Amino acid sequence: MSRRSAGSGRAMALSGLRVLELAGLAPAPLCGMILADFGAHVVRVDRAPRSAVGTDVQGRGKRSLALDLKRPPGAAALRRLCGRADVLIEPFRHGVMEKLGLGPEVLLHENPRLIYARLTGFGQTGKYAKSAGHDINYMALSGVLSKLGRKGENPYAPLNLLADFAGGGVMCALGIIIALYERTISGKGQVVDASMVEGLAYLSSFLWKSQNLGLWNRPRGENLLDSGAPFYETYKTSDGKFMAVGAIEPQFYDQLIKGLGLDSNKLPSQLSFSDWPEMKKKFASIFAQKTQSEWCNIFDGTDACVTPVLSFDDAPLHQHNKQRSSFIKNDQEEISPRPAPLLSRTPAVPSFKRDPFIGEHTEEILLEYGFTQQEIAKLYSDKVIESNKLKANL
Ligand SMILES: C[C@H](CCC[C@@H](C)[C@H]1CC[C@H]2[C@@H]3[C@H](O)C[C@@H]4C[C@H](O)CC[C@]4(C)[C@H]3C[C@H](O)[C@]12C)C(=O)SCCNC(=O)CCNC(=O)[C@H](O)C(C)(C)COP(=O)(O)OP(=O)(O)OC[C@H]1O[C@@H](n2cnc3c(N)ncnc32)[C@H](O)[C@@H]1OP(=O)(O)O
Repeated sequence: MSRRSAGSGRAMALSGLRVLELAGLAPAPLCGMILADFGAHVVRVDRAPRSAVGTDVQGRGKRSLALDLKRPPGAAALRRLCGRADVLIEPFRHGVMEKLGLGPEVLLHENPRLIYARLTGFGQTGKYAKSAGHDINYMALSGVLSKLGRKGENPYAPLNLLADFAGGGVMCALGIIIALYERTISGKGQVVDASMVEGLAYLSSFLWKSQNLGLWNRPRGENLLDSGAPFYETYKTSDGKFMAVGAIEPQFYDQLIKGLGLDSNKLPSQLSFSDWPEMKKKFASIFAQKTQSEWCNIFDGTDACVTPVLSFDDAPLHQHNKQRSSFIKNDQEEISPRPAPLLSRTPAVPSFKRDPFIGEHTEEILLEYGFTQQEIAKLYSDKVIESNKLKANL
C-alpha cells in the first residue's frame, strides 16, 4: 500500500498500516481516529443489520464495513480480514470475542503478526472483567476519582475524559505503537490488554509517587493542585467569564500578586495553608472587578500563569490557537482540534471529509482485502454484510 496518504500527497507516519476497529462506544473510536489521523488505513467494522444512525462521532478518516459477526460466515469474514491486517481494536467486555470464535489464540494463530488490541474498562482478567461499566466506574476503581472534587463535596467526574479517552483511547494507541515497534524486531504480533482502570492509574503515577512530598495529605479540595490553593484556581470575571490561575512557583506568584494590584508585603506567605481560604476570597473579589478581556490585557505577556478560560466557541478564535492552527474545520464546517502532537517531518494530515456512513465502503474494503465479487455476492445474499451506498450518495 502507498506510503502516501490519499489526497494529501504528504507522507504520514502510519501510512500503509491496516487497522480494523470493531465499532464501540467512545474510547476505541478515539484510538482508531488517532491512528487514522497519522495515516493508517482504518476500517471501522460496524454491525449488520445496521442501526439507523451510528453513534461514532470520531470516525474521521475511517471507512466503514457493515458485517454481522454473530453469523458464522460473518465471523469467518473477520478472520480473513484479520489475516491481512496489522492491528485489530476490539472494544467489548472480556469473553465476547471468544464467544464469536474470534479470540486472540485463533486470530494470532492465523496471523502471527497481528497486534490484537483489547480496549476494555476492567481488563481481560479479574473479578470485574465481565462486568459492564463506564468511565466513572473505571476512574473510581483506579483511585483517581477519590482525588477529584472540591472541598466538602463528593468526588467529581470531569466528563468522560480521563478513563475513556486518556487512560483508554490514548493508552491503547500507545500500546499499539509500542507493539508495532517491537514487531519490527521480532516479526511477531501480540495482545495489548488495555484496561482503562490501569491506563488511568498509570497516568496518575505522579500522584502516587509524590505522596511522600506532602502534596496530597489534606482532604480532597484542600491541596495544592486540587482547588485548595488560591494560586491554582479559577476566578469569575465581571462579565461572567473565568480566568485560570496556575501561579505555583514563587517568581510566578509574585507576578500574579503584582497583576492583581496587591502588595506582597501585606499578604501572608504563599504557602500558609491556613490563609488559603481567605486569600481565595480576596483574589475572587479582585477578579470580579474586571472583564476577562481586561484581565488578559493585564496578564498576557507576563509569567503570572494566568489565562482566560475559553469556551468551545472562543478557543478556536483565540490568537494563540489561531497562530498555531490548533483547530481545524472540515468540509461540513465542523470545528475540531487538530491532531497532536505535531511531528516535524511527517505530521498528521486529518481527513476533511465527513465521517463514513455505516456500511459505506463494505464492498471496496472486501475487494481490497482479497474477497472475490462472487464471495461478496454470497455474503450479501446471506445477509451477513450490508452496503450503504444510497445514503452515502445523497
Ligand atoms: C461514558 C462513556 C459512554 C458514553 C457514550 C455516549 C457517547 C453514547 C451512549 C449512548 C449514545 C446515544 C444512544 O445510543 C441513543 C442515540 C443513538 C443515535 O444513533 C445517536 C444519538 C444517541 C443519543 C447516542 C449518542 C451517544 O453516542 C451516546 C450518548 C463510556 O464510558 S464508554 C466506555 C464503555 N466501556 C467500554 O467500552 C469497556 C469495554 N466494553 C464494555 O464493557 C461493554 O462493551 C459495554 C460498554 C459495557 C457495553 O456492553 P454491551 O453488553 O452492550 O456490549 P458487550 O458485552 O461488549 O458485547 C457486544 C455485543 O455486541 C455484539 N456485536 C458486536 N459487534 C457486532 C457485529 N458487528 N455484528 C453482530 N454482533 C456484534 C457482540 O457479539 C456482543 O454480543 P453478546 O452481548 O450477545 O455477546
